[in-house]
Amino acid sequence: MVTLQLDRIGAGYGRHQILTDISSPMIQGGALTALVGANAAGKSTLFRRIAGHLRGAGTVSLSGATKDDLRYMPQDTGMSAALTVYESVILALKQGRGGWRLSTTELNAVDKALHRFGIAHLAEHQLAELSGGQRQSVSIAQTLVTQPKVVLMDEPTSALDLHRQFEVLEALKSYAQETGAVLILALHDLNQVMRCCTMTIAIANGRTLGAGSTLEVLTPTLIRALYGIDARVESCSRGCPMMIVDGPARQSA
Ligand SMILES: Nc1ncnc2c1ncn2[C@@H]1O[C@H](COP(=O)(O)OP(=O)(O)OP(=O)(O)O)[C@@H](O)[C@H]1O
Repeated sequence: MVTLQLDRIGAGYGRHQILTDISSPMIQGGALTALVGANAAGKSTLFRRIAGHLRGAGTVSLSGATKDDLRYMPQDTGMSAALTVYESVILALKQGRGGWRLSTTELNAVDKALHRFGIAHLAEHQLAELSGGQRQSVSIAQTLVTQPKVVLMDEPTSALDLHRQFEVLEALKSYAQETGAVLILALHDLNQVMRCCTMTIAIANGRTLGAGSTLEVLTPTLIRALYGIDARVESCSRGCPMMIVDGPARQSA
């Protein structure tokens, strides 16, 4: 089982300190974890710090995996190469592995990634011909084709329509369950977080505002502190918790 834990993480850019004290309980692999916070709260910065792209205080403890098993999918992956979808996923698989000959196992891994994320029908399409949502699905397939054990994804569903969001989040969930990997997703849609993510880390002002089981963290009080929004948690007709947003926070009388 893969686990990851953050202990008093700090990070910034030059003299501009963005994160000062981010900690989390032990994050268990096999399920999705959400990272939430307002715009510019430092979610991408935290991912860069965990991935080792930024230095800073504190400790990232990994067990059952090494830094080589970690993949970070940034928000804007920029796909300008003159490649087909199939070629781009092969390229992602082969990067850093040397040699271009593909084993049967590798071919199967490419096929599986294309099917898992619903883009097999786009295999022969050029990247430049894809819609924003299709590109995002390709980025996810590229990120997971090497079967990483630790995955950090920056807003992986931001370009997807409502139905595709469900499909992709379910596919990410099943990837986590099958591989025991730790998957941390920066998400803005709190209903998707409640539906799919077992744990949540909420950050504001460089610190952890809440971290633990999603339903315990995403309380109306925390939503108000994070976003300045009045909201309440109810259930959808299928029994899933969901957030009803009442509007910008009102001063209490
Ligand atoms: N390369 C950089 N150099 C200097 N400052 C940066 C850099 N990248 C981000 N920042 C600053 O760090 C702060 C946090 O940015 P970050 O991208 O981590 O936020 P975020 O929570 O991911 O935001 P969003 O939800 O808008 O994507 C912002 O004030 C931003 O201007």
